[in-house]
Formats: sequence, C-alpha cells, structure tokens
Amino acid sequence: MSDAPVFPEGFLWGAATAAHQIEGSPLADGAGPSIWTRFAHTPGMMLNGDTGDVACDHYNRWKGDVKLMRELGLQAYRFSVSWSRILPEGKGRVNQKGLDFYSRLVDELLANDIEPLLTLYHWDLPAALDDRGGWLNPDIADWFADYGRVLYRALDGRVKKWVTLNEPWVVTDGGYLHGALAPGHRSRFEAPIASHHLMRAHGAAVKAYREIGKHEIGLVVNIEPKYPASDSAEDAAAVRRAHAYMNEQYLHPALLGHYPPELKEIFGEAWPEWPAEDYELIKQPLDFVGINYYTRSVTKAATSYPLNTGVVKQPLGTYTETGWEVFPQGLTDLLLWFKQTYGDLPVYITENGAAFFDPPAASVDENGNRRVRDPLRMDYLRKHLGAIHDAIRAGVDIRGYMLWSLLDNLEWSLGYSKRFGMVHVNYVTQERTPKDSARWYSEVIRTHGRKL
Ligand SMILES: OC[C@H]1NNC[C@@H](O)[C@@H]1O
Ligand SMILES: [Ca+2]
Repeated sequence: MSDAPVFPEGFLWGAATAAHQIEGSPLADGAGPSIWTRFAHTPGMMLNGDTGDVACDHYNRWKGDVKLMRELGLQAYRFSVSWSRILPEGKGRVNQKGLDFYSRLVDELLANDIEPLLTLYHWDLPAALDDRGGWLNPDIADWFADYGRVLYRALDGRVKKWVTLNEPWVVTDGGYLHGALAPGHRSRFEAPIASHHLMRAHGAAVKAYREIGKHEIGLVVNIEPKYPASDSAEDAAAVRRAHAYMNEQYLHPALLGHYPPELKEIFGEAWPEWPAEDYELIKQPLDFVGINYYTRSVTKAATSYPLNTGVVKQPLGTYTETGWEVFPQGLTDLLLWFKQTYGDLPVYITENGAAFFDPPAASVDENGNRRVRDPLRMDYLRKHLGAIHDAIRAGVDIRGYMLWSLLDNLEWSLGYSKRFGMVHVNYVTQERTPKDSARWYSEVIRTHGRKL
C-alpha cells in the first residue's frame, strides 16, 4: 500500500505512566512521604478528596500489569521512580526494599522483551527535602544527582534510556506559580528560582550519569504551540511571551545555554541574574529529548498573571475532558520548530493521549470480555500518529512514541475524574479492561504503524 505510513526501522512503540499516579502504597516497605502524599491529604487540594494512597495498586499488581503490556504487544514502557521509596529522607540512607521494587519491575519488563524508559523525577519530591526548601534550595542539584547515582549504579545496563525530569514547566507553573499542584506555592518570585534549580539539577544528574552510565539520558518537556488569535501586534507579542515561558524556558538553557529574553520581560524584578557557571552546568550534552504533546493554544493579549496572555476557545474545535483542543497539526508544527531551533537531536514522543468519557459496556461479549468503546481516543491517537509521521517525512528524527497512558490513573489534583488510559481501571475491583483503543494500538504496533 503505497500511501501507508512508514515509520523508521527501530521506531519504539510504547506507553507511559508515573509512579504516584498508578502505584498506591506510598509509604510501603520503608518509603518516605512525598510532597504529593502531603498535598493529597491537605483538605481542598484534590478533586473529590482523591489521593494516591491506592491508585491502580500497581505496587502490588506490577507483574499482572507487565503481562498486560506484553499481551498488548508494547515494545517499551516509560515509568518513573518514586525518589522517596529509594531515599526516604530524600538523601543519605538508601531503602533497599524500595530499590528492589524497581529492580524487579525492570527485570520483568526485560523478561517480556519490553524496553524500560526510566524517569528519575515525575513530580513526587520527598517531603523531607521540601522541608529543606525543595526546589527553592540550591543544594537540590546535588541531592538530585546523588539520587540519580543510586539508580544509575543499581540499574544502568538493564535500563538504557534514562530521563532526568518530567515536564519542569508543570512542576514550576503548577507547584510554585499558581499553586494547583504540590507543593502548592503561589509566587512569581519563587517560580523562576524553582525553574532554574530544576535545570541545575537536570545538569548535575546528566553530569553524574556520564561518570557512571554507559547508555542514554535525556530531558522530557511538555511543549505546546502558540498561535495568535489575530494578526494584531499585541497578540503577536502575547504569543512570543507564551512561547518563551512554556516552550523555550527549559529547552533553551538545556540545549543552547541561555534563557529566552522574554522571561526577564515577563518576571521583571522577580527575574534573578544567574552566574555563568550555572549555564555551563545546565547545558550538558543530551542523547535525546522527550516531547510530551497534548494540545495547542490560540493566544491573545490579555490581563493575566504574570504572562498577560489569554487562550481563545475555538468554536469549531473538538475538546477533551481536560478542556484541551484536539489539534494534531500542532504536533507537526511543534516538531518542525524543535528541529529548526535545536537541530538534529533525536526526539521521542514521551507522552501523547487524551481523556474522554468512556464508560465500560454493561454487558460482556461472547468471550466474557467487557468492552470499553473509546472512539474519540482512537481518533485522537490516529490523527496524532499521522502528525508524527508527517514530521518524520519532513526530516525530524523521531525515535518512538509512548502513549499516555497505559492505565487510567490519578490525574493529579483532578483525581480519578479524568481517564487517559488505553486500559480502563475499575478503582473498586482494580479490574483492568483494555479499551478499543488498546486493541487498535496493538495492531498499529504489529504492523509497525502501517495500519493507523
Ligand atoms: O495531563 C496528562 C499528563 N500530562 N503529562 C504529565 C502526566 O503526569 C499527566 O497525567
Ligand atoms: Ca497527515
């Protein structure tokens, strides 16, 4: 079939999750609390008072979940390690039982021909480090590198693709500027400091990896193309601010060694001047960048804090349960921008997916299997894989796709209300039910993308 998409040889098909969103048992086997254990038990912070205490009970059901991945034909699995399972106080004493959990998981993945992609930090900072200032304390770069060293020594070789941080923008914007996420701070003075320390920590962890590891390490960012709501000069300036704040704020220091100038304009007196050696530390050579893509923003000038931008809803747009416009073309545009701006660094799509309302069928089929019809998710995924294919044909070096998410899970402060999984989770019985999108994705993988 001449026009069937052809994905590159070795293109890696997988799915992604994160520790606090699926594991449950946050304090089991000597683990220390994280900022999310605290945040979830702070009244009013979580929709419906949901917490990560049980989640998908993956801490106990990990073997069955790997079996499910195998049945779905996944070639790779992106997951994160909970720092406070490994170092209950965030630094110092290692909790061997915590390390054993991830070591067993990695071995089970490898035994099932599934390649592990390990994220060191997916938002669950040890509470003990938050008590010492967390991302606001400059020492966190060393704390993070030391945590990385423990895992590099234990797992490198079995794990060959490492990620330092997941989405530093969300950590800062959600946790330090707007306060919707742990640790729930609301300060335009703290946000740039947290951002900078996250990137210093990223650099320190990469540097440490080069001394110990023998494989690949990268950074994962969530980026979102910004389109002007009109051709006015004000909207063009708003797009520049929004683009710098979300898309360049982390990739520029990591790959180019400097921040975009708009950030000083945005934060004004709250924008610190950092020493040159910080930029040397941050700009460590990377083996790849992971891009998490969900949606775009049509952006206008507005009165907002601190960006003075607003998002314009598209009357003819299709929106997901999280209020994100379905806009696959934005992924192609973004990938072309990435290549033009940062060059030929290999890229993985480390997250892409959508939350829709997809209740399980009441009945079971002739094999006794319950179906979960999710046509909107299938359509979303098909179109975004098409957009990735378009970027590949335009010359972007995209190495793989990790669907967000394997399982329905804890969507942070939105609790369990938003279901991103290709596999449905019944949170009462913990029954897993592959949705139609999972069946479809298995076929995509089997045909190496020819059958989108
Ligand atoms: O909002 C969907 C996902 N986005 N990226 C980070 C993940 O933890 C989220 O669940
Ligand atoms: Ca296309």
